[in-house]
Amino acid sequence: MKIAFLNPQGNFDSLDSHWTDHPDFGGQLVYVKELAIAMASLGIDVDIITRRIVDEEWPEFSESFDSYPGVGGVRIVRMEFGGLKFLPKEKLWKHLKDYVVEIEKLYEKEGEFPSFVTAHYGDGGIAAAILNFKRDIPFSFTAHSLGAQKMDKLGITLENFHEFDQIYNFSYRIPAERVSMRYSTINFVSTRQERFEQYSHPLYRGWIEVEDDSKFAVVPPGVNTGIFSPVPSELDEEINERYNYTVTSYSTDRLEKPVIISSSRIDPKKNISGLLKAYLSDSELVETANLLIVTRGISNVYSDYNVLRNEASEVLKKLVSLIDEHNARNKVFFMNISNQWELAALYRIASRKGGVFALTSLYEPFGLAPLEAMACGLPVVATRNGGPSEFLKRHGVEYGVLIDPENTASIANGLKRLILDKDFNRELTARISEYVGKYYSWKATARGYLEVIEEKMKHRNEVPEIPEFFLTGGEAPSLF
Ligand SMILES: O=c1ccn([C@@H]2O[C@H](COP(=O)(O)OP(=O)(O)O[C@H]3O[C@H](CO)[C@@H](O)[C@H](O)[C@H]3O)[C@@H](O)[C@H]2O)c(=O)[nH]1
Ligand SMILES: O=P(O)(O)OC[C@H]1O[C@](O)(CO)[C@@H](O)[C@@H]1O
Repeated sequence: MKIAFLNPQGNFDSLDSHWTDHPDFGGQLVYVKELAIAMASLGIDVDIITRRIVDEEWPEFSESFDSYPGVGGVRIVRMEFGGLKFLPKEKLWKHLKDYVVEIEKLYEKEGEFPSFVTAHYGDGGIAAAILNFKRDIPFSFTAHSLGAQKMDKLGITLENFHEFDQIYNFSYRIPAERVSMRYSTINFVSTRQERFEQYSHPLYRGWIEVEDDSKFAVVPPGVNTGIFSPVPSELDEEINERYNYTVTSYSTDRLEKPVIISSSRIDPKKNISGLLKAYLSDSELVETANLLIVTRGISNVYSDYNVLRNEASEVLKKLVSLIDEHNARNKVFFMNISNQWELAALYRIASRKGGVFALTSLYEPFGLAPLEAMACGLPVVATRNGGPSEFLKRHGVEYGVLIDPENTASIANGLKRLILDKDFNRELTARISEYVGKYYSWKATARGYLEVIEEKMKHRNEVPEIPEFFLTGGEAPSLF
């Protein structure tokens, strides 16, 4: 059986290039890659269909076809639409009709269409709905992140909507999500909380009924425990030396202190400034622990934070000015980590120092990073808004510390609980890796998808009504 994954944004290549150094290259790509590989290991023929880019700034994505070395059954297919230069996900909406035309051409030429499509994010979803409308191929929808929560967290109101819409194109994104969730045969969610809190947002009312069990399947993502493991790798020594060099080049007396790691994408909604404020607000924390912010793609933030693309450099500028306000350049360190193997080594080093992983997102749909840190034996302090509230507490057992990301004291106290209470830190460290391995594997995710897909393929959903502007590439009417 052939299944196509529609993921027009970001891109995919054997080196996982740009992961987290751009907002469109993050957890969703990890999820799509790992799920596709796991499905292929179960005998499915998988196409990951994305976009061909011929752009000197983005050299990795110019071939129409690509693959992962040593992985059978997964083909990366890059379609030409919206020109050949890189476009951020916010600029793809008008071109998705052409993405679908190119997909049809490919499969017509090859003589076989996929039996099923999994659609990712609102752009993959509307493209799958158009393909379903034209070719009657059933599809599932995995939101990864819904625009309504982003609008809430950005504080968008009727008054300022137009200003934000110029940047984020919610007038395309919300209708795309509405069509995706209504006409998909199933909406895959990572947690029950995603179904009942994210999909029940008033902006989706009338488009999806969250009480309708036939429209939802809770299938948790996995963790690649081949990468994220408590067992040291040959990289640990190099990363430890890089960590020591980083710390000692800022300050002499802090090498052996526990370290708080933040490794999310440098994105406003990750609220890294909330973590920084909480750390700097508490003299006990500042005295007993280091704060390390992982930045992919730049070596020294204090001198070249402008090199990061778009909103990431804005976030870094704000972090640097906050650090300078507190004269804390000898306490807050930045480190360039370029792939998940290095990230796993850093997590193990932090764990050996009695450190913690911190995620203070205002809203985290799921949160692969905290689970990966736990898989390496690094205990987690994470936002209670979203996925972590389900996987840091299970059947009344604590697997980490939940905090209110909008409350500085809550973050500081959560960090201190794990940094200062060494017994609690050690007790968690001893069991979190096994917990992740037991409940979160990509093969289990793939089995969860396939079980539902086999069932749903027997049925046909109603023919989707596609908003005209998606079929013509015209202007979307304003949402408000
Ligand atoms: O230097 C780095 C830092 C991070 N990562 C990876 O980036 C991913 C980050 O994923 P996640 O922590 O889930 O955050 P997002 O990038 O925001 O992912 C979006 O999509 C994910 C999958 O649906 C959801 O879990 C998130 O909640 C949603 O915000 C992880 O796999 C990390 O291993 C790297 O590869 N290199
Ligand atoms: O911040 P947004 O627009 O909700 O999107 C979340 C982004 O993070 C990602 O994980 C990047 O891969 C995707 O889900 C998406 O591009």
